[in-house]
This record gives sequence, C-alpha cells and structure tokens, in this order.
Amino acid sequence: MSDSPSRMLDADCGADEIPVIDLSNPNVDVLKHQVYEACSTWGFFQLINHGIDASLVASFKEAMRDFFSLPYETKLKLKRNSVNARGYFDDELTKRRRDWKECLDVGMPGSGDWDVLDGDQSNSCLDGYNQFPSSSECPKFRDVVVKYFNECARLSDQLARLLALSLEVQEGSEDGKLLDRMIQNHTSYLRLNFYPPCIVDSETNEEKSDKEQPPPLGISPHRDAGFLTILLQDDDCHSLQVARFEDEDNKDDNADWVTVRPLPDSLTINTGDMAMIWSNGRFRAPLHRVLTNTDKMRYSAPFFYNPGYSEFIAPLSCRAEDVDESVKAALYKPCLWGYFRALRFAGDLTDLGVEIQTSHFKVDSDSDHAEKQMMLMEEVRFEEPFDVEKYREVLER
Ligand SMILES: O=C(O)CCC(=O)C(=O)O
Ligand SMILES: [Fe+2]
Repeated sequence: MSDSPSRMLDADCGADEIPVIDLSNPNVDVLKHQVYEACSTWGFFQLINHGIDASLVASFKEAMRDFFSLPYETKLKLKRNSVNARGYFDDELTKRRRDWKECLDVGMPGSGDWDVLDGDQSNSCLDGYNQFPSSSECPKFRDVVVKYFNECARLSDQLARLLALSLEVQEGSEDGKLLDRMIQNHTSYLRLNFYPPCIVDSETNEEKSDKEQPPPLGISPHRDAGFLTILLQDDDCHSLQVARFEDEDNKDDNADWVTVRPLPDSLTINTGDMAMIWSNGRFRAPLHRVLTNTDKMRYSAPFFYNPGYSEFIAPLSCRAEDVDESVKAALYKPCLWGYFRALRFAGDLTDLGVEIQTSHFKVDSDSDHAEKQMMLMEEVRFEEPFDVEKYREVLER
C-alpha cells in the first residue's frame, strides 16, 4: 500500500512537521506550551538537550550491536516465555502479525535494586525477571544497559512532570501525586530492537510467496500502552512512521504515514495509552509503525515508562480554565495498569481474544474489562510472574 517509492517520498517530506523541543530552555511557560501542542496533536516530539550523556548513549548503542551479534543459540538461552515477559525474542506478534525484528526486554527489577541477582526470588514481578547474557558472552553489557535504563527513568520523571504542568496539574495536588507514585513504583522496561534487512524477493522470500500476504513490517501499526516512551532511534535507517492524527482503534488502513527522522543527538518522545486516559483524551496515544529496509539494519531502543502495577489510571479531576466543555466530563473509566499490561502481554503470546485497547475503558463502551480488572485484582499477585494459563478461565469468562 504505502511502501512504494513515491509514497516513501511523501512520507519523508512530512518529517519536519514533527515538533522539536529543547529541554534546556529555561522558559517553563514556553516548554509547557510546546509539550501541550506536541502531545495533543502528533503525540510525538523530538527532544534535544535532554541531559543524557552522549558518551553513555554511544556505549549503549555499541552494547546493543554486541548483543545482537551474539550467536543465535546464546540469545535463545535468554528466550522469554509464557511466564516470563522479559528476555530475548524474535517472534513478536503485533496485532497478530509477526514483526521483522529481534528484541531484548529488560525491566525494572521487582526488588527495585539492580544489585540483587537477576533471578533472585525478590526480583520477580508481573512481567517476570531479567535475563542478561553473561559477562563473558557480552562484557560490560549489563552495566551499560542498567546505567542507560536509570537515566531514562530519571528523564521520564522530568518529562511526566512537564506533561502534568502543561495540563495545569499542580505539584502536590491529588492529581500530581500520581507522578510521585510513578517514580517510586514504576514498572518500566527498556526494549532493545534489531531489525535485520528484509530482502523482498518474490522467488525466494517465503513471506512474499503468498500473494495474499501484505509485505512484512518491522512493527505493525500500534500504540504504546504505557505513560510515555523515550525512543532512541537509529541515525542511519529512518523507518519509524507515525499516522497523522488517526484516532480510533483499527483505523490504520488508510492512515497518512509520516516518517519521524531523528535529529542528531535527539531522543524521540511519544505519549502512550495511559497518558491518554490520564489527560482525558487531550494527549494522544499515536498510532505508529516501523517499515522494513532492504539493505540497512536498524537498531532502536524504546524505554516504556509505566506506572506501578496496582495503579488505577483515571482522568484528571482538575481542569485547565480554557478547557472545552466537552472534555470536562471523564471520558474513561479508571484502568488498572497491571491488568492492561498483563492482557497486552498475554495477547502477544497467546490466542487470547482481541487485544485490549483504551477504547474498552471509555465510559460509553460496552466492554466488561473495567469489571474484569476488579475480579482479577482479587486473584493476581503483582509480585509473581503473570501466568496466562492460570487465569485463562477468568479472562475468557
Ligand atoms: O523501532 C522504533 O523506532 C520503534 C519501536 C516501537 O515503536 C516499539 O517497540 O514500540
Ligand atoms: Fe511503539
């Protein structure tokens, strides 16, 4: 559909529309305004002067390359599974379609302490526990990844506070306390992505041999589930695209795709489903995808800043003076992050129904997720890896 050369050109021409925000700007009013504009239109912006040290970013990029160059069998020893969402995988489904990529997910340890052994009981949580290559297989890898992870968490807190300010949420107010709890209890994870070149040859490529199949994508269109994402993009292979102001679920077929070309030394920021609920729909959770490339490799790393598992994300109670009457009433029911996350993960790995979406939490939705999350909350322990099979009966009820 949109992968023809002329379409690519169109997409590239639109790239400069994505807002750029300079975090070192001392004028907070300007920053607030820019953030509000970006999050309520594209849901994407490029952040410059973000404060993460350039040498750390360079070491982290090198660590990613080292990891994905390991022998396949070494990576497979770290394979994630139905009771551990963290680790290596190359078989992710997005909207039930297999992505053209390899990944390693590393998340906040259950103990909150990176000095505790990764497999220690106290490190287990709903998402499982971390799996790293050994220091002989990939020297310095864990150190560098943990340093970069912690910097992303710090920056996420700073950005979340800026997002809150842009919605006129006061520090210390009931609404503002979410941010204090979020930095204390966040369940964020860092995903390392490697997209190998994808050779499209109708004779040899299995994916293409079925003429009914659309060409593969690096990642099919999706929205990030968490609060916000800090994405480190590839300097050379620009294949991330965002849909122009596309709002409803599953309306991606005719989207107008715009390439997000990273500025040098920038980070790409986007808001996710939880920020959309929290802002009562004023911020967007933008639809985005990654194309394949026939000759370039792409490395990228999104850091998904996520609330605590037991946090209910609900629309803000405070309202800015200038807010339109139509958004004063809450548009969403409260959404339990641990439930949303568990179902997304379960959907990635199993045949469990339709993927959970924020639209299921709209006040006028007839979905029963808001009730089911209360049932599940009674039974699920967030300190234990989520076992899909154990709760299948409740989830399918
Ligand atoms: O590779 C990218 O640039 C984007 C990755 C992404 O959207 C994701 O992993 O959710
Ligand atoms: Fe994404």
